[in-house]
Amino acid sequence: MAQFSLVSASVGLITLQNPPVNALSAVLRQGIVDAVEKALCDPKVKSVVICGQNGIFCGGADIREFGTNMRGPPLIPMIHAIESANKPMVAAIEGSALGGGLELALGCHYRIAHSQARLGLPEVTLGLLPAAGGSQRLPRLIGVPAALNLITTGRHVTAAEALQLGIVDQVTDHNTVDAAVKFSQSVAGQSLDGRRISTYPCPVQPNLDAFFEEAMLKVRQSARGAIAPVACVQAVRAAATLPYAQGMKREKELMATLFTSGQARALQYCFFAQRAVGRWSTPSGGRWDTSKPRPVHTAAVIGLGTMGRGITVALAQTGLSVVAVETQVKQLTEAKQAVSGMLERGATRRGAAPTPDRITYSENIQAVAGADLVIEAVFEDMALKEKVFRQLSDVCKPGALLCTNTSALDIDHLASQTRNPELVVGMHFFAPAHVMKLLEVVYGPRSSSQAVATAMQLGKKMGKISVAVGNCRGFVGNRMLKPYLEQAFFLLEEGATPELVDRALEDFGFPMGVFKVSDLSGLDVGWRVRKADGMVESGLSTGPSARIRQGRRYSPLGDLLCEQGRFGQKTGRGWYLYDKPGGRVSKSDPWLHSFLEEYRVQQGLVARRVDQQEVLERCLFALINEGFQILEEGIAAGPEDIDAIYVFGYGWPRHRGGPMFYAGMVGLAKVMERLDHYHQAHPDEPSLQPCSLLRRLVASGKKLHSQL
Ligand SMILES: CCCCCCCC/C=C\C=C\CC(=O)SCCNC(=O)CCNC(=O)[C@H](O)C(C)(C)COP(=O)(O)OP(=O)(O)OC[C@H]1O[C@@H](n2cnc3c(N)ncnc32)[C@H](O)[C@@H]1OP(=O)(O)O
Repeated sequence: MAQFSLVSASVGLITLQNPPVNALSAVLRQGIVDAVEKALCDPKVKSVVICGQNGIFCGGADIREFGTNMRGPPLIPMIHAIESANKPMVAAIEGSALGGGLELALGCHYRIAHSQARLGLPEVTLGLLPAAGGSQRLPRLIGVPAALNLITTGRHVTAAEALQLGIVDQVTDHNTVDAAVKFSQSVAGQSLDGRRISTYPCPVQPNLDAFFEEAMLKVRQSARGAIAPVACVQAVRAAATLPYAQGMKREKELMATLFTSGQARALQYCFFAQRAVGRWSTPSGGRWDTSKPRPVHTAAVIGLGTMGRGITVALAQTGLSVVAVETQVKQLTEAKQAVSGMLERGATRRGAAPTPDRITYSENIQAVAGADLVIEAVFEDMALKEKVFRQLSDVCKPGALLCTNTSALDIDHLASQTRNPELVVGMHFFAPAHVMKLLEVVYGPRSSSQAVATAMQLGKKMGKISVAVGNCRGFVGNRMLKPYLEQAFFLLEEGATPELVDRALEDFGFPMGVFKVSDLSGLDVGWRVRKADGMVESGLSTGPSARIRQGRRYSPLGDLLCEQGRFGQKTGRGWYLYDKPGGRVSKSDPWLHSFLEEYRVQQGLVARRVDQQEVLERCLFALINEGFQILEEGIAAGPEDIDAIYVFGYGWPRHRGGPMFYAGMVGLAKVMERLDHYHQAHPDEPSLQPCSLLRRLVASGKKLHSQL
C-alpha cells in the first residue's frame, strides 16, 4: 500500500510500503493512485514528496506478477497522472530506484537522491525494456548516448553519477525525505511547465542513422542472441526520432513482443534462482535458516599458484585479514608481486584504495595457527592435499574451518585426514577466483551445517553466487561438463570439425565453444586427470579396443594432441592455431583437419555430415541428462542450483535460463526422445541413455520448474 500524510503543514508525503523492496504490486499501484488523488484534491497540500519505506525507494515492477493475470491500475497512466499534476511532485530516493521505480521518479517533476542511492533501468536483464515511459523519458532527460548505455546494459549508477548525468536534481548526505520536503516547499507555486520530461524534445544527436547502426551492431554482438537489448535500441531510437506519444506506442509494441517471450521467462527465472540458491539445505537436515555461521575475521590461503592468488585477492577485497602461505620461495616472491598488482588494478577499477596491508605472507604453514578459516589451494593432487590436511589438523586453532579448493576430489576423504571432519568443506572457486561469480560449496557426509553456513556466508561476503552441493566426482559443474566434452570429441571422430562444434555452441549463446575453451584452459589439464584415471594409452592403437575404456566409448583425440605438445593457447597450438604461444586469436589449423582425417582412416571411421542441431542435442542433452542424475542422487538440492552454477560459472547463456530450465523449455519428452534416439545409434555411450528421473518425469507429465 501507499501511506499518505501531511507534513510541515503543506507537504503531502506519499510513502510506498511493500516490503522488502517496495515493488510496484497491484495493491501498491492502487495505493499510489489513491494517494496522489488525495494530495491533489487537498487544498492544504501545496507540494508532494514520494518516498519509500525502510530506506528503499522502489525496486520496480513486481516481477512475480509477470506471467500472471495482472490486475490493478497500470503503471503508465499512473505515472502520467503524477507528471501532469499541477503541484510539484518530488521523488525522495533512498536505497534503490530501479526499473519501474526509476520510471515513477522520472514522472515526478524533481528528484532528490541520497548519496548512497543507486538508480537504473535493469529491465533488459529481465528480458524486457523500460516500458512505463522510461525508454522515452530518459533519452529526453539525459540525451541519447547516455540513455542508450543505461537502458541496454541495465547498469545501476551511483547518486553522484546520476547527478552528473542529470537524472537527479540534488544529492544529499542527510535525511533524504527531510531534504525533499524542504525542496518541495521551495518550489511550491512555481511553474511546472519546464519540468515535465515527456514534453522535452529529445536532445539532437548528430549523424543519427550512423549512430544507431553502430549501436545496434555493438549490441547485437554482445547480446549473443538475447532479444531484449536489440529492442532497447529500437525503443531509444523511437525516442530520438518520434514525438513522445508515438514513441510510447512503439515502446508498447516492443514490450508486447518481449513480455511473453521465452527469454524473458528464462531471465526472470534466473533472477529468482540466483536468490533461491542462498536458501540452501542438505540431505542431513542442514538449512540456511537454522544454521548459524561462525564469525570469520582472519582467513588463510595455502598455496599461491593461480587459484591461491585469486582467492587471496578476493578475501582481502572482502576486508578480511589474510595469511597467505607458499612453501616455495620463488613462487612466494612472484605471488606477492602478482597479488599486489591484482589488488591495485581492482582498486583502480572500483575507485578505492588498495588493501595489500591486510595480507601477511609466510613460507611456513604454522602461520595459519590463528586463522578462523583456511582455504587450501595447492596443486590438484590427492596425496599432496592429504598431507596438507593432516598438517592443518595439527596446526589450526580449535574450531577453525578447513576448506579445500579442489575442483573434483573427494571432500570426505580429505576430511578423514583431520581430527574434526565436521569442519571440512570444499570451496570450489572458478578461475580467475577474484573475478568469477560462482562458488561451489561442497559438503561431505560429515560436514557440519555450521561449516556449510560459514562457507556460504563467506562466499556471499566475497560477492559470489554460492551454491551448496554434495560430494561426488566433479561436484555439479565439472561432473556435468564431462559428458558434454565427451560428445564434442565423439562428434569430431564422426566427421565434425572444432569450428563447426564451436560455431553451434556460440550461436546457441555460449561466449566460447568447447574447443576454444579447451585451448584457453589448457589441454594438459584434462590429460593429467585422464592419465591419473588410467584412461590414457600412449600412441595411437587401432582396432575396437583403441576407443573403448572401462566398457564405454572413449576418444583419445585430446590425448593425441597433448602427445604432440599441443596444449592450446599456451603452446600456440591446440584445437586451433595461434600466432604465438600465449596468443589469444584462434585460427583454423589445416594440420588439425588433416590429423582428424588420418585418424578417422586409421580407426576405420567414415566421416559423415554433422549439423548444428546434432551438435546441440548431443552435447547439451548429455549434459542435461547428467543434471537429472545429479538431482536424483540429491547432489544438487534443486534445478535452480544447477542452473545458477551453469549460468554463473560455465557461460551458459542467461537468456536460456540454465540447462535444466532450458530442458523444460524444449520439453522433457522431447529431450528424452532425442537422447533415446542418439543412444540407439551409440549404445556404447551411457551418457546418452535417459536417466530414470527424466523418464519418470516424462511418464508422469510432471514439470521440473513451476514457471514452465
Ligand atoms: C502485453 C504487454 C503488457 C506489458 C505490461 C507491463 C507493463 C510493465 C511496465 C513497466 C515495467 C517495468 C519493469 C520493471 O520494473 S522490472 C523490475 C526492475 N527491477 C529490478 O530489476 C530490480 C530487481 N531487484 C534488485 O535488483 C534487488 O532486489 C534490489 C532492489 C537492489 C535489492 O537488493 P537486496 O537488498 O540484495 O535484496 P534481494 O535482491 O535479495 O531482494 C529481496 C527480495 O525481494 C525480491 N525482489 C526484489 N526485487 C523485486 C521485484 N522487482 N519484484 C518482485 N520481487 C523482488 C527478491 O526476489 C527477494 O526475494 P526472494 O529472496 O524471496 O527471492
